[in-house]
Amino acid sequence: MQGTSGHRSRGSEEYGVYDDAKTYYASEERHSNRYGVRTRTYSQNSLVKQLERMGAQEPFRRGSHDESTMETGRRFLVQVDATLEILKNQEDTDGNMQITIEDNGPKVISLRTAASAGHNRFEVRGTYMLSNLLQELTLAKEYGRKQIILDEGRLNENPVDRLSRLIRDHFWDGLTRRIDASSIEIAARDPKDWTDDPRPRIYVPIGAPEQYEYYQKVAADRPELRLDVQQLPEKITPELIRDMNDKPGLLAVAVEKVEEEDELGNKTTSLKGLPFVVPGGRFNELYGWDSYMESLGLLIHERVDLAKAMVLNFCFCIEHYGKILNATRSYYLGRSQPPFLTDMALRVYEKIKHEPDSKEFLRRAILAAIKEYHSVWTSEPRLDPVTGLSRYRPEGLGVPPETEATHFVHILKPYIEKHKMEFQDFVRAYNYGEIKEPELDEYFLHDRAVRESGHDTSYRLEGVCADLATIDLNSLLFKYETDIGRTIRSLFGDKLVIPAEFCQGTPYQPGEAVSSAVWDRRAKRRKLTMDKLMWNEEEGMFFDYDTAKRQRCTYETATTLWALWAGIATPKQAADLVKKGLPRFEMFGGVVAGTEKSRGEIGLERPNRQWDYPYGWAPQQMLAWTGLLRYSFTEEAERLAYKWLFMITKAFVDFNGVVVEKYDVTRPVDPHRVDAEYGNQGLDFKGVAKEGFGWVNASYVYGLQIVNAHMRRALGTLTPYETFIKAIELNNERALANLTLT
Ligand SMILES: OC[C@H]1O[C@H](O[C@H]2O[C@H](CO)[C@@H](O)[C@H](O)[C@H]2O)[C@H](O)[C@@H](O)[C@@H]1O
Ligand SMILES: [Ca+2]
Repeated sequence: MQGTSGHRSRGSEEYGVYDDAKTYYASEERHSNRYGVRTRTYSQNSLVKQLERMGAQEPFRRGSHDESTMETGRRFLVQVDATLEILKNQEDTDGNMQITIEDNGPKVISLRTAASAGHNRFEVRGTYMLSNLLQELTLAKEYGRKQIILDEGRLNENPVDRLSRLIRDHFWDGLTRRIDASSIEIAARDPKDWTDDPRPRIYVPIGAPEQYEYYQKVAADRPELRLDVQQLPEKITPELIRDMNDKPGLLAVAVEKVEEEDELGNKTTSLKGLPFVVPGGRFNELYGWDSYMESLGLLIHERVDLAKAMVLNFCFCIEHYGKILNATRSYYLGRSQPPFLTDMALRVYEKIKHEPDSKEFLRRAILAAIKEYHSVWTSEPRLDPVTGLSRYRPEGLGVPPETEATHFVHILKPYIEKHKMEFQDFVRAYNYGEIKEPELDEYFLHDRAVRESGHDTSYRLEGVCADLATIDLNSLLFKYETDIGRTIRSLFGDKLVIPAEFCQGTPYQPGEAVSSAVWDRRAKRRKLTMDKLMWNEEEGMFFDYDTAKRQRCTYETATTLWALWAGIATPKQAADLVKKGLPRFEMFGGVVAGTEKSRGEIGLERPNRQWDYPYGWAPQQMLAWTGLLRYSFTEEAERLAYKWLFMITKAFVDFNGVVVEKYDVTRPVDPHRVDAEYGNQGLDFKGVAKEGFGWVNASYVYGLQIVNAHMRRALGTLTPYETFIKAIELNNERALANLTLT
């Protein structure tokens, strides 16, 4: 496998082996006969026939030396359609349009070399190279190429380099959306739409009249889109959200004004949507905590523009919808997701602080976070007035419509039988209060809270979430408190004036100045309360606190490590967490969401939940690594990052470039297979994956910054952690034995 340096000079031209697909395949020049070698075009039949005889009679000169190979790296002359056909027929034996370790083909194909003008052949072998060939040819075909000159380096590329490159050059762009005339049809598409007439629809808040006008114009100019533009009323109530379920739609986010010029040179002002990155799969809208995680990867890839735009989109959501939404669809209007705005804004600020408007950017984000802190997270019903801690507890009515159709069948079945109704009729009657079922009301109060927590679903939270002061939420709020206090002190001269538009739902009067002291006190108070109610000295872990039962819970959750990320743990607590807590969550592929013991038995009547054992999620890994580093547990952070990256790289190599939403971290061979709730997102591609999955992409890029250079190399050769560490230990022992002290 080769490294990343991929540029080679050809006279005045420069072609990169690892150029992005557009640069690589859109160039006529690159794929024409530019080396003065006669390029033969083979008919599909002749090529197929020859390849059918492959390995048998055909007298090709296997591995024979081509003149320029040594200097430039091997290149193949490939007929795109014919070779794709062979790959599909011969190598994709289970017919899923991917070449994986589960296919039983011969795992070898003979390609003609470019330097010999197609006279000589060379065998491409093994799942990884063949699946990369399938991916490259699928892309080449999309760019309309019939014949290509393909660098071998694109087939045997170091997988760590390849995946990082795909994320940087392809996946981020594949997941980026803008809600404006340029691509509203892509942004508005909703794979979750359950109605009989899924059509693009956008809801615009009352405070954004220019956008309302703009989208109406887009709809009128392009009637083929069938874009339905609706204005939201000022007050958003649970009833309104429920009623909108008949017409689900996208929620408008931030735009900027741009000047446009027509062919005659006339200038007009128009609107351009601020971009955002979506998670992928069925999730084609701006999500709350996914965006934060994605921004960690984006910032490493210097896509500050995107991370900054997402912060501004969040400010827009707080200003117009009252909160950072679970996601920007009408059916998510009532609830939020785990809050990360202060950390996200500060990280972006670090990157742009040399720019003239950076301080204003940060001021707006911190003001929005302050408003969100007071009006969403520390007011009732989310605030527990007795402890002063907070809970996920959004408002809402009825059955969440966005889940898979069958998701609530087992819950609703007894009620459907009791009322002798059809499923859909019962759901409607219940949603509209024509049928009263208080027990169901209670169930869905908690279910909405579970979804707000981002951990939908888990036995840790089912039937109880709205009562739990969770370790996750309260750690995040502690982080808000400390971030806000520190920022006011260090960047705003310890005095931040709250303008009128940020006062609603807060204790402040317009124009009132806020200083850091009050935020320091809030953080201190939260820490003391969490120590008292949530910390278990014996277990060495924080646990959720049940505000209804007034007792500490016992479910062991990986979110206990968020205390490290937020900096709420004392050094002693951190040491206990690492010693006693961490081993319970450390699996083959990294940190598991919860322990097996806490999850309990599962079976037909009690099915697996995706946020329980044995599943691992990117945000849990990223927060754990960052938290461990914060307390100088470097070795632990590196080890966990290695395990996660190894698992992802191995699945990527063995399963045709797959990158999915979550992994079974106990499953070494096929961790991307997840048989819980709605399966896994990111699996469903033909030939080549174009997006990966937002937060896993980010975790990959972020994780590679955590591991050391030696580890990165070992990952590139798919070395399991145990083998790697044994080799290191052996080396250390030898080095010690050879050490001569003078
Ligand atoms: O449609 C079912 C649920 O889907 C979302 O939850 C999952 O995907 C999100 C996007 O990646 C992620 O933020 C969340 O943690 C996942 O559990 C959605 O957020 C839920 O509200 C929704 O009911
Ligand atoms: Ca296959």
